[in-house]
Amino acid sequence: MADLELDDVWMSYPGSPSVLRGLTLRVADGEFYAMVGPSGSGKTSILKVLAGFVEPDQGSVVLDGRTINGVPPEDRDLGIVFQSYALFPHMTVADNIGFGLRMRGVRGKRRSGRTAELLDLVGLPGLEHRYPDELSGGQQQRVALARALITEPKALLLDEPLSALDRKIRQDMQAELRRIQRETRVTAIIVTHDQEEALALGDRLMVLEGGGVQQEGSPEDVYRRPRNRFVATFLGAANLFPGRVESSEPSVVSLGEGLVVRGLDLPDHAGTGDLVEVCVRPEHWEVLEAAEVPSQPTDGLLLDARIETVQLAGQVVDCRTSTILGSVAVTVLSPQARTTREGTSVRLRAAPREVHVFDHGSAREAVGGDATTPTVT
Ligand SMILES: Nc1ncnc2c1ncn2[C@@H]1O[C@H](COP(=O)(O)OP(=O)(O)OP(=O)(O)O)[C@@H](O)[C@H]1O
Repeated sequence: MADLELDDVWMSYPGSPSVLRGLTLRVADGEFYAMVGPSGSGKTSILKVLAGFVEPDQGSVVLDGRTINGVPPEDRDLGIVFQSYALFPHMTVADNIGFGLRMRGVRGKRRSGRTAELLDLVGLPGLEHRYPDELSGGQQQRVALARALITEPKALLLDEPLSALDRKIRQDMQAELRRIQRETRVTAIIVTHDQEEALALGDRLMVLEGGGVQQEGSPEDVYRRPRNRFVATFLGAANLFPGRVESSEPSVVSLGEGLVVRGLDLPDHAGTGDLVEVCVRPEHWEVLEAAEVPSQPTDGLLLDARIETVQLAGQVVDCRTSTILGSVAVTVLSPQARTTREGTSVRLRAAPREVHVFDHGSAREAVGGDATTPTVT
């Protein structure tokens, strides 16, 4: 087990512009680190640089304090699991799992004993004599995981390991991955385009776009305090309103139509007169009866709304409302949905900590859709 670093890494494929542009990444020993981003954002390229399949044009790859640029993949001591399980079809489960030890000349009881331990770890005892085509997708991925772990690699690189699985199996496997990583305490980096997976698995996560880091932090922090429009809309849904800074100390942001919001954290360097975007996640609205008037003046955002549509989505109810600022998405937990009937008037309130202010156009090019249409991903 070890920590893994990329330091100011630039990388381009032959004849193409740089895919990674000055990327710095530090994954601590025993950490589960998730990288999430849209297709083409450079996630797999980062894994390729770490694994040694591609050399950076500039910058260092550091494993356990040692620079490993130029070290061939087989000498890096990293376990790799891909989306396609890449098991050897003509070998049994036990032989697939034990392959890495066989290559190292480990034989007999030592190899079979360790194989049995790994079968146990990934929850497949009794299936050692099966062949890959006699296993489900989830079971095959467990074998791939055991095969990657048997040599006790310094770190595990997981490239979309669950994306070929059905939703339910995938959720079970996420829990299994997390358990196995906790038990083995192996440093792990997972690449996924699935936001929920990254939020569920990572101790820390990085949101990547265009080969650059949009935000890094704990899942809780990145979700609750998105730094820009791209992160807000990529990791969940967001209502976005154009605004203008009326005053920075104390902060007052105008949303037009005479609506002002006080007490918000402004982006660094935002000054009076600057255009900004104001963001509230649909589930962060509090829905009050129309007649409920909070004691004035109130911090945060207060908005009169009429509920236009109500849609049950399992544990939550998604509402579309019309307000002076246009259409606004609101999500409430199903048992609390009594006030949310179509045609009723309500008052929406978002506390200051749930209202985020972005520089106008922050990472705008990365996201489609109009400002008040939640991007549900
Ligand atoms: N072998 C290659 N040669 C040239 N360009 C490549 C090669 N592999 C990837 N690219 C380009 O590099 C960029 C980043 O690709 P990468 O596969 O790292 O993205 P990704 O985020 O993993 O995407 P996905 O989620 O679709 O796998 C893309 O523009 C892609 O077209």
